[in-house]
Amino acid sequence: MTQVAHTRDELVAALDGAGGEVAVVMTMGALHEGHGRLIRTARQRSPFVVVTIFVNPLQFGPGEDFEKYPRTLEADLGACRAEGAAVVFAPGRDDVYPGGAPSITMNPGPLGAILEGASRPGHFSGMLTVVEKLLRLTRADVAYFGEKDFQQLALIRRMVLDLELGVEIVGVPTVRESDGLALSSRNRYLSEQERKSALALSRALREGAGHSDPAAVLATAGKILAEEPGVRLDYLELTGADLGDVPDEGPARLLVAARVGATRLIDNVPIVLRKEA
Ligand SMILES: Nc1ncnc2c1ncn2[C@@H]1O[C@H](COP(=O)(O)OP(=O)(O)OP(=O)(O)O)[C@@H](O)[C@H]1O
Ligand SMILES: CC(C)(CO)[C@@H](O)C(=O)[O-]
Ligand code: BAL
Repeated sequence: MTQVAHTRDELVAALDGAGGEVAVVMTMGALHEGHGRLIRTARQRSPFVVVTIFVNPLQFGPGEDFEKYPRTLEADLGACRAEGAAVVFAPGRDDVYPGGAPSITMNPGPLGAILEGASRPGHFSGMLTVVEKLLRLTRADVAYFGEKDFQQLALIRRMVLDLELGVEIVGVPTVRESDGLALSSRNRYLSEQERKSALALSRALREGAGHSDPAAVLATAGKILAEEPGVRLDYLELTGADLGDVPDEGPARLLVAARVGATRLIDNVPIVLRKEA
């Protein structure tokens, strides 16, 4: 049976039921199959899975979609029950930030300043602040995050390493629609026409990743994005697999962020670079 905790006290009581390892899947709700995959991956290893549902105000900038972010708690609880979560922690703002808006927050460092960090100032500081808090409140032994938010996953790994948080972080590959669109709660903002335009992101990454020379990767992906009038590109970048410098050969990452109408979407794929023979 899934227990639902809205307060810290209710969470403490629910965690009493954990006999062994506690696995955590953190979300902002509006659950979809990407979240489902995270919960199922966690369940394969740990019988006690805690799902957190909290739209964290600290990671939204002014003018972003905090107010309109989809809140679908009843449906989300149904999904968590169906997936066999032991606990759903869906706290209010005061339960996460009892002292009000925190004046001491995480500094994401240089890795937090590029890509998403450059486009969304303050986002990663707010994200890491809540992730650290939720790891602690849920007494997580292991936590699962999606590769769809690849830079977020890298920063969480780095925070756990640097602050010696003693939690295992597991990355889960991106779940896509059959036509390639990466599942995202924000996809529900898209009109039918915008959804068609949004397909250019995954197509650009897929076709770009078909090349092994960096210039060809970027030219191919860039052309597809430029030819789709419904897409306003924020960035298209090739990096090392750890988001550092592009290697001469070996594993790398191709990442994109773009606006489709008023909706900002991100996506990324792994890629292998090879030197020309
Ligand atoms: N398509 C996906 N495949 C795998 N994991 C995903 C996918 N979408 C989201 N996740 C993961 O689910 C967790 C919670 O993410 P979140 O609730 O923000 O969902 P989201 O769909 O990314 O929402 P948004 O549209 O706001 O970006 C994160 O670890 C995120 O990386
Ligand atoms: C990790 C997270 C739940 C923190 O609010 C959020 O950034 C998300 O849903 O990816
Ligand atoms: N899925 C990442 C959380 C955010 O966009 O705020």
